[in-house]
Parts: sequence; structure tokens; C-alpha cells
Amino acid sequence: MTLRIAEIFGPTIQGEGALIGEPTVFVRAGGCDYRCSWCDSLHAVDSAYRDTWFPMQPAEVWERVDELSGGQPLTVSLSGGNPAIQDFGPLITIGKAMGYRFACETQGSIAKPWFAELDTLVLSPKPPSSGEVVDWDALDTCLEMAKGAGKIVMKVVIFDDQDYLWAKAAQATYPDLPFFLQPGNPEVDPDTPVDPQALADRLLWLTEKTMADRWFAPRILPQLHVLIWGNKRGV
Ligand SMILES: C[S@@+](CC[C@H](N)C(=O)[O-])C[C@H]1O[C@@H](n2cnc3c(N)ncnc32)[C@H](O)[C@@H]1O
Ligand SMILES: Nc1nc2[nH]cc(C(=O)O)c2c(=O)[nH]1
Ligand code: SF4
Ligand SMILES: [Mg+2]
Repeated sequence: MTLRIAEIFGPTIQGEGALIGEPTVFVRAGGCDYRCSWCDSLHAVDSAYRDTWFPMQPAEVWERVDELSGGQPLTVSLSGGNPAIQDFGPLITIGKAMGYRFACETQGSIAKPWFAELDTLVLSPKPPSSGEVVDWDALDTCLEMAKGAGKIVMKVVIFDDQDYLWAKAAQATYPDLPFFLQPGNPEVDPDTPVDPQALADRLLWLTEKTMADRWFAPRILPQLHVLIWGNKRGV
């Protein structure tokens, strides 16, 4: 069964959330059922880029991951687009047999049985600033299907006060999930340099707001890869 792949890159470090700093190879799926206003990966979402996505067999994807990792088992990060549109089960089976670990980032709109085979499932439901509306029943189905996964975490991007309140309510609904906040990056054009001070200001705003509120449930993290490489693709 053929996968639609936008890019495979690494080794790099996971720049976000629970596995921040961890060496990883990314497999980015092409295609998404959402269209977030601030998506930083439009090249894997917008159908205008469709002719840059490769049809690949799981064994071919694996060959590339193996090449990039030099055959050394590490964590493979499935992202996108929404990887949950496709069947990554066979790829996970191949990789796990070789001692690799698997993480997946998805918005929680589509559930797949292979979630149960993951070491880490990152559910990243979208706050109001995205322009998308979360189907919480679908997210609950993701949680159900992921029973058996090593761990499940939630990560919410925050752009404004409304997103913050929304995230707080989401965390209260899922109090048992490790919960991560990351400030939104408003500049997502790969050819425009990011302003490090502007990113730091957003992190400062979010951190001070959360601490002043005495909300101690979340961990607050920047996008480490953006601090290092800006909006460059393939890192
Ligand atoms: C590009 S998405 C791909 C996976 C999946 N579609 C999702 O949204 O979870 C990976 C992560 O990047 C986050 N993200 C996307 N655009 C962003 C931006 N402009 N600033 C901060 N985080 C962003 C998403 O919320 C998600 O957590
Ligand atoms: N280094 C690095 N870390 C990431 N964490 C989430 C990413 C994504 O675009 O899904 C990403 C990415 O594209 N690069
Ligand atoms: S769900 Fe993820 S990949 Fe899809 S548009 Fe939103 S941020 Fe981008
Ligand atoms: Mg990204």
C-alpha cells in the first residue's frame, strides 16, 4: 500500500513538546484534513504542492530512514500534514523490528489502529486562532485507539488570550495527559528570516501569563528548531 510522502529528513532534533531535544528522523506525510490559518507546513497541506509529494512503499520509506540514521535505531517522528489520513502501520512494523521507536504528531481528527503501536502519540488539537473547530468525539476516539501506545501527550499552540483560555479548558478535560504549551510562530514563510526577539517576546508573554495565573499543569516550551534554524524546511 502506497504512502504519500512530502519529505523525509534528518537526523535532526525534535524541536517541540515531550521529546524536545531528542535525535530523530522525520517522515512528513502529504495531505491534511485541516487548513490552519498559521500552519508552518503548508508544503505538506496545500494541494498546490501535491506534485512535490512522492508515492512511496513503506519499504522505500524505511530504506531512506535507515540511510539517514546510518542504521542506528532512533525515534522516527511521523508528522505532516495529517499522518493519520494514511496507513503507517506497515512502516512502524518494519522499523520496530529493527529497534527504532516511533512518535506521531496529529491534530486528533482521525483515529487509526496503528496509534496503539506508537511509543509516543502527540495530540495537538487546534485552538480558535487556527480557524478550525475541534471534533472532540474524534479526539476521544484517537485516545481510545491509542490504548497500548507507550505514552500519549497533548500539545497546544497559543497565539492569543482566547487560545490560552481554550487550552486551559482542554487541559481540565484531559487532566491525566501530560500537557505542553508552545507559543505560535506568526511568520511561517521559509524565505523570511524569523525575528528571534519576537519569538522570545511571545514565550515571555505566555510564560508570565501562565505563572501569574498560577496554572501549573502545563510545560511551556519554544520551538527549538525554529530558534536554531528559523523557518528553514527539512530540519
Ligand atoms: C505542522 S503540524 C503537523 C501534524 C498535525 N497536522 C498537527 O497539526 O498536529 C506539527 C505541529 O506544528 C504545530 N504548528 C503548526 N504551525 C505552527 C506555528 N505557526 N507556530 C507554532 N506551532 C505550529 C502544530 O500545531 C503541530 O503541533
Ligand atoms: N526539528 C523539528 N522538530 C519538529 N517538531 C515538530 C515538527 C513538525 O513540523 O511537525 C518539527 C520539524 O519540522 N522539525
Ligand atoms: S492540522 Fe497540522 S498540518 Fe494540518 S493545517 Fe493544521 S498545523 Fe498544518
Ligand atoms: Mg513544524
